[in-house]
Amino acid sequence: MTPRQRLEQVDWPALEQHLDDQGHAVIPGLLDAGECTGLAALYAETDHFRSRVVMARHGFGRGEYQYFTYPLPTLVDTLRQNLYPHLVPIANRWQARLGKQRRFPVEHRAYLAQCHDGGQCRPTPLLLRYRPGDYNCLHQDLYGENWFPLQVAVLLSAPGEQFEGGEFVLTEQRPRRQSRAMVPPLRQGDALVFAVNQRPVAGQRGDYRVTLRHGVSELRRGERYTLGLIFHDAA
Ligand SMILES: O=C(O)CCC(=O)C(=O)O
Ligand SMILES: [Fe+2]
Repeated sequence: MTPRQRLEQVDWPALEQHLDDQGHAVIPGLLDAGECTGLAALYAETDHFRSRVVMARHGFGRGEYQYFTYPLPTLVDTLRQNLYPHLVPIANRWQARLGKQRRFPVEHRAYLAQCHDGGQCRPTPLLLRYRPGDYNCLHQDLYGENWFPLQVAVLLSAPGEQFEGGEFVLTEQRPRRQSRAMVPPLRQGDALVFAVNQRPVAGQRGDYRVTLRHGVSELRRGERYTLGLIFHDAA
């Protein structure tokens, strides 16, 4: 099966329910081990990238990542284009519940045209690499005024085999309350869908907003790669 066919097999209503309840949801086995290894190997091929960020230099944590340049590698482009239409109805429903005006077009191409018209032209898909002692501070990937409310991260390395530690951590800040941390268990090839910034939660007096952040705990051993898929482009 191709990744595209696997996307058609996903139980989208169940995923949507989990996203509504928790602000994140896992697509198990979106990529096979060979596809993961192939993507991680791109890290060394600097021609694929527009820039490299050493996290410690910016106080973002420790470790590094690179943003892909256009044209994206075929698999990255396929995933970005084919995940998006499944997420649009959820994003638009959240926008309505959050009282926001913006609605997102059904095709990713049309959405990117909007980003580009607004001056957000730089590609945001990225590969991240962690080695022992590396970590990623809690953050949000907004990159401009126009941001799509959901993003996806695919774990490219095998936990327990290729690395230890390096857990994906999400926190959720509810108004006037303390933050809640979530650590979804992930295997190699699993894709995590999660809220970029805020999500609606049903309360006694209607919906309220909670704010999410994500990051990665310290890697204790080995090497860990992630593919990050952000649907808006960057200013
Ligand atoms: O390495 C990770 O799992 C986190 C990646 C990340 O921050 C992202 O995809 O936006
Ligand atoms: Fe991120």
